[in-house]
Amino acid sequence: MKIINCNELSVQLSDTMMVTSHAILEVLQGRSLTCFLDKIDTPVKRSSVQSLSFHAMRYLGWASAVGKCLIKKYPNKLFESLWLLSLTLLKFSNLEKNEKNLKFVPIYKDFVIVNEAVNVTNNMTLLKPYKSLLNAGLRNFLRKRCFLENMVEDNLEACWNYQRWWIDNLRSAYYDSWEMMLSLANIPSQLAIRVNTRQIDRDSVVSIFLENDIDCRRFGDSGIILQKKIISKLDNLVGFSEGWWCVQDAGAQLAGSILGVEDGMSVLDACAAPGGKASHLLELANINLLALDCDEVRLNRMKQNLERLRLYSDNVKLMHADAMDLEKWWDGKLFDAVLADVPCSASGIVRKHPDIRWLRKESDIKKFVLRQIKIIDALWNTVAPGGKMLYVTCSIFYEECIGQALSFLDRHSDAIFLDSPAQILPVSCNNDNIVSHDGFFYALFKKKFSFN
Ligand SMILES: C[S@@+](CC[C@H](N)C(=O)[O-])C[C@H]1O[C@@H](n2cnc3c(N)ncnc32)[C@H](O)[C@@H]1O
Repeated sequence: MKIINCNELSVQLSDTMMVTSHAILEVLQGRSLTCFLDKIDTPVKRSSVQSLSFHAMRYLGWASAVGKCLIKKYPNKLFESLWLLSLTLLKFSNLEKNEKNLKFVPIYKDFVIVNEAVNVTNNMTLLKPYKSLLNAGLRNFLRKRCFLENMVEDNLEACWNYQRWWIDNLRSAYYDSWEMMLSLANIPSQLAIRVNTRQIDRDSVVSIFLENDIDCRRFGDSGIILQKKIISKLDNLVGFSEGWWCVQDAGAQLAGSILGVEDGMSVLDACAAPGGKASHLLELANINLLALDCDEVRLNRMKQNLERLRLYSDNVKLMHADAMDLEKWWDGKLFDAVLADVPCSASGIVRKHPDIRWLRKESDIKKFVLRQIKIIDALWNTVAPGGKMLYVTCSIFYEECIGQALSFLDRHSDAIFLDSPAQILPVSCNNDNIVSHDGFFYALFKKKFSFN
């Protein structure tokens, strides 16, 4: 069975399942799927593995629950990965792809999935001895499918495909919308880009895209949604190397206008890499920017991004530093505006990173909250009286968002909350007329003058 991609190249399903099993294995062992996918060298292969592995992540809770009913103990983790992948594919086998909600689901016939999964075991030493276990297990699933589906119906992890603590967290914070939030995260996101208006105006980019048969539409001040799934590497797309645009979620594109930078301001972006929001600030006004990040590799990527966008100049300084450690990096000059896009659970971006819901541990949230407190409390010292600090997360957990903003106001009597969106819940859609975006939190604080 071949997966046909729009650029006419094809990949054997069993090959894709083999690589995808390794991708799932990474997640089962607590490592990031994105890092694994980034190492796949051919775009077609990466795209096929991404499609199957994202699907597996979105139905992993269900597959784990059903899988355990059929095989009590897995011989090894790679077997478990292939087994879970096969079950997530069998969950939708034989359905009609043209059903609206199944637009993004990889659909194959039962016998194709079973044959191709068994083929994977032929070529792998760790799996070969367990070929008949896999074959019998999958056929057993097909015979008892209805019964098994009923059995896991009341299991919340199987039903929603998140860890139980994640479900409980959202259920307590969003009593009327938690179900919608959990299920919408399984609808893949649209691809949004932001036009670099220092280089080119948006209408020109739209015209060039349309001339190149790339369906697109405008949103916000400088955003474009690309309608068609683009399988080829994005950096081959027209205008990328010229720095006309960068990929940025529609929700992230709000940061620039909320912070409200103006010509001549001195601005600190304290958690800056890879520079999505910093580059937006540089497009919006002629500012003096200091950008910090504690991750040198990401900071180097930021430099490359700014260079590509033609935004790297004498007014921009990149520094490898820990934002909390003021003594090491701060010269005492106050900033007019500070962007604190802090490290967080990333619970607002699970559509694009569906592995996060399995990688995070409940105990991580407390650690993130404490780290966020240390970062923003340190940064507040660097804000000039009358200056602003924008606290941003890509989280939807109360503790990292509303709770964090409220406790900041409790700790800092010189902080005023300025009009800003606060919690932005993720929006997913099958509908081309709605702009989907990830979940973010934005709280803008102003520092009082001492005589206020
Ligand atoms: C949410 S990402 C920032 C995304 C970036 N603002 C953008 O728009 O592209 C958070 C960043 O904070 C960095 N970081 C985490 N802890 C930090 C610290 N204590 N000091 C400086 N940077 C930190 C991480 O390396 C990561 O690059």
